[in-house]
Amino acid sequence: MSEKETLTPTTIVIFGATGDLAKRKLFPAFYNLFIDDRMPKDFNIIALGRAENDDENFRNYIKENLENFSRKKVTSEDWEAFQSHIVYFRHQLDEVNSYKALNQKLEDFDKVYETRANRLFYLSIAPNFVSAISGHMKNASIASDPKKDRIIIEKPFGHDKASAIELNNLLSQTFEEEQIYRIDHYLGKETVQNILAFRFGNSIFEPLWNHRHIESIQITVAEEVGVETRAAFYEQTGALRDMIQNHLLQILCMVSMEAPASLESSEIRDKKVDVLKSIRRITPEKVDHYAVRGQYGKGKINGVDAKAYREEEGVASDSNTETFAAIKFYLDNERWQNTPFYVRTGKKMKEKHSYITIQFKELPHSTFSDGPSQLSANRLIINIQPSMDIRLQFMSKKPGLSLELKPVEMVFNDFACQENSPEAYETLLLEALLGDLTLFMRSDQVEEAWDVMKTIQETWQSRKDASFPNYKAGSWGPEESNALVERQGHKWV
Ligand SMILES: NC(=O)C1=CN([C@@H]2O[C@H](COP(=O)(O)OP(=O)(O)OC[C@H]3O[C@@H](n4cnc5c(N)ncnc54)[C@H](OP(=O)(O)O)[C@@H]3O)[C@@H](O)[C@H]2O)C=CC1
Ligand SMILES: O=C1O[C@H](COP(=O)(O)O)[C@@H](O)[C@H](O)[C@H]1O
Repeated sequence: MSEKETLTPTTIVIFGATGDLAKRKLFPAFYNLFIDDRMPKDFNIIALGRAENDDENFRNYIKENLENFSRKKVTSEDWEAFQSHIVYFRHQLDEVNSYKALNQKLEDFDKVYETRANRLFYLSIAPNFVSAISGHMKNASIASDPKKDRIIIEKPFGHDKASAIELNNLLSQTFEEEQIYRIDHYLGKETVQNILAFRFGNSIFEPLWNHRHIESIQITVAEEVGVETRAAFYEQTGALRDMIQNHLLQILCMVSMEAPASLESSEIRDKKVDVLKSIRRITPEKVDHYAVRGQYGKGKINGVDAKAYREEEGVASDSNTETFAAIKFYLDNERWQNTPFYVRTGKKMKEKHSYITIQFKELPHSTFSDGPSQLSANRLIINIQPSMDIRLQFMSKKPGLSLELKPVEMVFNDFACQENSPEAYETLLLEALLGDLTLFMRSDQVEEAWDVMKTIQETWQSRKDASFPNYKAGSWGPEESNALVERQGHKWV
């Protein structure tokens, strides 16, 4: 059976359809799934917004944005077919009658499909609206069928552990856990998913994948962009909540988890929760030893002048929000005893580059006369973006009469078809339409991830006197982040 045949009629409701995420990611993803013939035969998208608008006007707005953000070219034939599935619906998040009217609209579509369709609700709005929307949905019986109705919630899920627990409790009054799709778009990226294929689809690496053979692991997610137009959101959030609590911890889980017995969603999610539970909790007095925060000042990126964070529109001139964070984690389990996991992320860094480095241990003894100094320990680099490849660095003989060695690299790059790889949101929306939860986060996963962050978050929040800015736009972050890894004789790769 093709995937399409498994997709029953579906009405998609986007809360916040006029927003940044919807225009840059969601509509382009639905459009690309549509032209790849991955959408259900019967589907409609109800786009919710507060302002007065009509279908034609809203569709034109979506078309303009598709031209900028769609992976595939927008042709008039495809657009004509797609646009008829979009309707604009004026809606107030806090008005009971708005939900009653929305329910009526959903029922009208069911009449057209001649069946009670699946309903997929995408909450593309700030996290503080989620609980109110969920309550109104319950009262208006909008998501009344647990087998057919699903809700997608964006990250960050809450702003700390207590609020995530509260939100989970509130959602559970309207939805069963199997209906809740907590999204982390990094889990939809080709190269992040490939970590599982690479680790568990081969027999040669897994025996080495532990503290006996691996010296340290680094995860870097560096961005060139700054806060852009999202200051209101980012000022309240910062790098720790925006990136580390979700994207970087999820990558860390994929790299370090035990082998799942199967690809069942519960099995994979259980293994990830085990990793999060094993992460050593940092005590308040040790925060500076394990974590570094930063905020960009003026600088140059690719030769172009870049503003300081505190000069960005909507940012307070004495803002304490971190735009960079680096943390050293330890996992207290058998596999990873004493192996440091260094993670870092930042905005306005030297270049956009996300990658994982697996640094293997040095040989205990060198056969070669010059000794270990001639040898570089093996290293595996998994490039997530923008390049998508896997590089294994090892020693080889220099061509010639003497037995001299040199480091070489073996590169796997199956992504020559990179431009044809689906965007993360395409993969995740298709999974949600199909009802597969594997790539989404379960309630205990998010709560545990917040628990990992707790002490650092509280310590940083309590200190209002951060000496910011402490890194130049266009650099690799504050000097202290080098000290974090150098203390143990390591270096950021
Ligand atoms: N943008 C991005 O790149 C990413 C965003 N996210 C997450 O996605 C979600 C949406 O983000 P984004 O699209 O950037 O957000 P936006 O700031 O663009 O807001 C989305 C929509 O929310 C509605 N809205 C805003 N304020 C209010 C209010 N006071 N009352 C009612 N409605 C309001 C607006 O719609 P209207 O005025 O029409 O009602 C707006 O279009 C957030 O949770 C964010 O964390 C996650 C990853 C990346
Ligand atoms: O979730 C977020 O991710 C983006 C980075 O995503 P990428 O796919 O471009 O790597 C980040 O810019 C944003 O601040 C954050 O909310």
